[in-house]
Amino acid sequence: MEKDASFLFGGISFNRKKFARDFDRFKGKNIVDSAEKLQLIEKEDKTFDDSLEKVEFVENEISEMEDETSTSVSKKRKRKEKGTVSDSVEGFSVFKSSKLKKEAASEETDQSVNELIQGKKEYYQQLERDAIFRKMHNIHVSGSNIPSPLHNFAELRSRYKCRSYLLRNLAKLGFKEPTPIQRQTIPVLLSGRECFACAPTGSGKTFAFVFPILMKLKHTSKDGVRAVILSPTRELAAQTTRECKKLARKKFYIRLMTKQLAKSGDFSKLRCDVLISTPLRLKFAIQKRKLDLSRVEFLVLDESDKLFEPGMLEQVDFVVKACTNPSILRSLFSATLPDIVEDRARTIMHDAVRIIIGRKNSASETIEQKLVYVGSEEGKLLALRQSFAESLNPPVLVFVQNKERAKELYDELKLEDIRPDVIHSDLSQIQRENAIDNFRAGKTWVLIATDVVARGMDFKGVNCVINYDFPDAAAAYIHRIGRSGRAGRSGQAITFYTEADIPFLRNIANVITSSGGEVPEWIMSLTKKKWRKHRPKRETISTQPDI
Ligand SMILES: Nc1ncnc2c1ncn2[C@@H]1O[C@H](COP(=O)(O)OP(=O)(O)OP(=O)(O)O)[C@@H](O)[C@H]1O
Repeated sequence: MEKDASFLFGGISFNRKKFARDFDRFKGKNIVDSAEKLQLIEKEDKTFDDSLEKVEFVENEISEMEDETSTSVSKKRKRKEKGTVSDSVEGFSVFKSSKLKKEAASEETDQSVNELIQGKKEYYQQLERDAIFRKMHNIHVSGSNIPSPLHNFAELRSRYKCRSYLLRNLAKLGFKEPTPIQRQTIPVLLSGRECFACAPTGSGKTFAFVFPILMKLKHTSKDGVRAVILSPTRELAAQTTRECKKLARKKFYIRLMTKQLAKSGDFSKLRCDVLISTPLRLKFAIQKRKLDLSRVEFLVLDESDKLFEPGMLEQVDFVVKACTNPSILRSLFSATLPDIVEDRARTIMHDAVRIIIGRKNSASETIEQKLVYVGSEEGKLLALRQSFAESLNPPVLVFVQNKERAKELYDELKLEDIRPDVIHSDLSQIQRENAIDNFRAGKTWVLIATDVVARGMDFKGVNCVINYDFPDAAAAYIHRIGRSGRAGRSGQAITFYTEADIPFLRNIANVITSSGGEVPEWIMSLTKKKWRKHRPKRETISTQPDI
């Protein structure tokens, strides 16, 4: 059936073809262009200098006002000494009292002017302190009246009266300091603002939205679902549910939207404070199980650029519309946040704060990134075996471009002494969960995967990510390699490329250089290619001769 030419998001209709073209153009857009980078740096430094300038200007203004006030006070004192002001001339009591009143009034005005000056002074000094602190932690913000960033977790109690059980659970997680994205996002969400947050992979975005939600919900309630977190994959939704429960520890009903629950859940009886789901399952539950989202106070779109991709966007739009609470707070999180997503999201958000950590859409700087030319497909298998023989440093994630190739590569490696496993969308839910659990537990050392686990999945201590097949877009590259080098740990990423991938090398090279990596000069001299989804037809992966 011919799809409609346009679709609605946030009540605004978008032309489907134009949206998909714009989206692809983003994928083709060099995530980071050196000239653009330079502009960005200049722009950011300028904003910072402007804000400092503004502070200095206002401080001068304040000191002028102080001078005027002190002069008028000293003049009055002199007049007083000469007895020409307050000592009354007999017989003019009516004037005297009015004069006294005037005196009292002007004393009061001086008092309130002083307080105003003092207040303004403190406000601008706080602005200056915040600007310096943000610069130190690479936090870039835009929007109005942005709350000060957290200096430490203790401020959760001193500034926001955080309940002790949450602080205890936080201590149990072993987090010593808030990460930059948490320092700024937590106060923004606690102050009732909507926000876009873009921070490198592995920088603690999950906690940045889970913690303030639990703080604001305060306690469990029979009022139905009050927070919804959307994830693009079931695996990520399951992982986020686990992270939520670690913090909430039985104080709230945290639910994962499983297939079973979506198909047969009776939500009128089910206690649920926080619901985590993929958009498809949630849309199904709303339509078929009459799930009521009218009391949702928080809607989080995690990996939001993925959720905004054509195909998933309509389901997200359906969920956004079902959350009818007028005071709902929506927030978007991702390591890659293209302008097109921000523009679309702004149509449904109000006065949102923009928080960027480091450079927008860049890879984590803790990952050592390498490009390896392998000539052809046979060369890839050789190179993979060679890198394992040289230094297999498990756990290792190996990404391929589709499930067929994942099965082929697994068949090639399953007899080798590297404890391989495979995960892709043809596996059952149980098989997928087992593959992830075994990898997390160290029972398997090499996990061959499609992009189903490229985003958000937090595998502790993945030392190395190998892009066996070249990623289909710069954003996919950033998210894939971001499975390593998490929470400040170092990681390694090796990307194989063949002749077919050379036209797309420059885009990846820009991401590598913008996160501090080195790339051979000849690659940097390549022309940048307008990037569509780069998934060339590749020969099968097999050492068996074609018969
Ligand atoms: N303040 C903190 N201190 C130390 N570790 C933290 C802190 N916050 C989160 N972490 C840990 O950092 C790791 C990465 O966190 P998380 O998965 O939220 O990253 P992310 O930014 O969402 O990554 P991605 O972009 O890949 O989704 C997790 O293991 C988490 O437990």
